[in-house]
Amino acid sequence: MFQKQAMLKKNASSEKPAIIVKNVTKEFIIPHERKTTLFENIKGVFRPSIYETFTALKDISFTVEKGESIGIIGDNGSGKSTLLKIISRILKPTRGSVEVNGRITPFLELGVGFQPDLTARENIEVYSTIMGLSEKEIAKNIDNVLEFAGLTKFRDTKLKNFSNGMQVRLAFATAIQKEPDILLVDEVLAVGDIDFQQKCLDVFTEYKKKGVTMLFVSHDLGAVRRFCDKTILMKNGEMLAYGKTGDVIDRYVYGVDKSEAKPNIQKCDMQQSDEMSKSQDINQKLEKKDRWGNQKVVITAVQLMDKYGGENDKFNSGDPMRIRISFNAKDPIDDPVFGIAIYNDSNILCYGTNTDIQGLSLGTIWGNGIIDIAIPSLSLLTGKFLLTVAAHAKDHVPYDWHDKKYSFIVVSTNRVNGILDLRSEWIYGQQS
Ligand SMILES: Nc1ncnc2c1ncn2[C@@H]1O[C@H](COP(=O)(O)OP(=O)(O)OP(=O)(O)O)[C@@H](O)[C@H]1O
Repeated sequence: MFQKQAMLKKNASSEKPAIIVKNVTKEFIIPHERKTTLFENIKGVFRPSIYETFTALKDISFTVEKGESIGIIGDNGSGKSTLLKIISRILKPTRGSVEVNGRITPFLELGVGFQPDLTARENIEVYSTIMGLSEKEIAKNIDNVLEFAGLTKFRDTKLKNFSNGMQVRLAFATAIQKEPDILLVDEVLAVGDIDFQQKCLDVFTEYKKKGVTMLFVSHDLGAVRRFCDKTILMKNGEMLAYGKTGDVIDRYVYGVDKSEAKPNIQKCDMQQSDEMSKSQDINQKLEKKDRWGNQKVVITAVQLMDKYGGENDKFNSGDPMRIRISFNAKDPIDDPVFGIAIYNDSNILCYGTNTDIQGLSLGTIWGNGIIDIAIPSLSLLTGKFLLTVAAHAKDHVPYDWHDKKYSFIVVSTNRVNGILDLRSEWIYGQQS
């Protein structure tokens, strides 16, 4: 078995690459005038139509070796699907070329080739025939395909009565009957429940072992990290990075280029703070919904810093995070307490602490200052989190309380469920 795999790898290295993409550019023509009525159409004959050219892919070049699993990540509209469509020849590039060496199975768009008026069983039969399966093979596979898709009960239901998710499951289960040389997959994991996702990942893992080349568009960075050897990062139609998956995901999450620096959305309302610090009335109270306190200490900025020291609002689970609180005390304040609390988006408190609880006494503060809280490993799972930052007196009288004013996103790579990533490990010992 191992010998066979070693042979496969050896052969793969001496063969031609599976995919060579050379200087591919894709432009779409977008008409600006919509002529819907007959009158508009007749009038339009005498007037030139207005078009705009939109460049969805800009001079993309890369090579995929046989047997490699490549992730393609990037924001919505960055060109990921267009790239897969060009590789699978659904779209033609405006410039550049694509060379594919091997039999390709594209799994890109919802139910392409499926007929809404045919039943699930009939669609499997038609699509499998197009794929080149014999009648005998189709008859043998049909129950397995329906079972894989979780649609056994719906074998005689017309496709038009299926939800989007059901259609994708059926299409995927049908497409994977025949092992391809190259599999292109666009976001299949997004449509299914956890069971279906696991089944897909099992298929991909099996394919990977067998040396199938895979290109895998996904917003599930965890799945990409677990599964892909290398990853392409797309942004506005350009290939920003192509390299080791971990490095490319870090680049996406943390945007290490200065040009990609995110706007500092975490700064608090400076105008409000300035007004308050200028205020003669030290006891002036803020009664805003998300901010209150007597302003003896004013929190002037809150910054979330990633492992590279840059400001960010997205973090990998398990990575370090540093929360920097800038403050101003117009008069000397004895023993202030600074605290933070993290909530998930269902308003569940995940973590709360303050300098007092952790035994840090700040003595007397006066003027401008900064205090950081360093979190060595952010043990949260995927989700959006809200952050409260507060300065208050030891007796809990609030100086400046910023209630869930800040937010950040955590991207997890583990498939465990819940809010927290406890990084657990199973240890199995058989009883004698
Ligand atoms: N047929 C088309 N005509 C005009 N513009 C198009 C066409 N297909 C795609 N685009 C545009 O090209 C850009 C890239 O689209 P594409 O679907 O490749 O992005 P994506 O990275 O896959 O996005 P998502 O993550 O949302 O699926 C988008 O701005 C999209 O609107």
